[in-house]
Amino acid sequence: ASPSLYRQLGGQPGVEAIVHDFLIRMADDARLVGFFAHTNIDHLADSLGDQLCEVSGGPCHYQGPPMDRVHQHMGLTDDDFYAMIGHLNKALMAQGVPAGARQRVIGIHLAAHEDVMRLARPAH
Ligand code: HEM
Repeated sequence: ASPSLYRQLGGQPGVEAIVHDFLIRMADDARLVGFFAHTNIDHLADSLGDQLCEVSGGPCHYQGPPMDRVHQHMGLTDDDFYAMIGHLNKALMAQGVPAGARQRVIGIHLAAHEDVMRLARPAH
């Protein structure tokens, strides 16, 4: 990631607006909102903002647990994962992020697929 991706997201105010828009879309999705029933959403917004800032080359550092631990035992399917990606994509569009920057952010998140999902899948 280069500083210019962070700039194209609108810097810190842009990152915060994208996270806010994204979380509203997640909350409006009846299939996904239940995963967040016991989540402190303000803390989540802060963590997601730090992470998006960091991976886009901004001056932040995500301090939470590793992605496999965070999502361990949630019972997430690949469909849940890609539904989340869809909401992120819509949030980036709604916030006016240029297409090239949007595709880079989506690519970064797609690349995290195995990290996020490794311990997250439903027990069988
Ligand atoms: C690329 C995909 C994903 C990334 C990068 C990601 C990132 C994160 C981050 C940074 C946190 C905050 C961790 C903390 O500060 O403790 C988090 C928490 C969480 N994520 Fe994800 N996530 C992804 C996919 C998903 C999906 C698909 C779902 C479910 C639909 C999900 C559900 C949750 C929930 C419920 C929490 C809150 C956990 C808690 O309350 O402790 N995540 N995620």
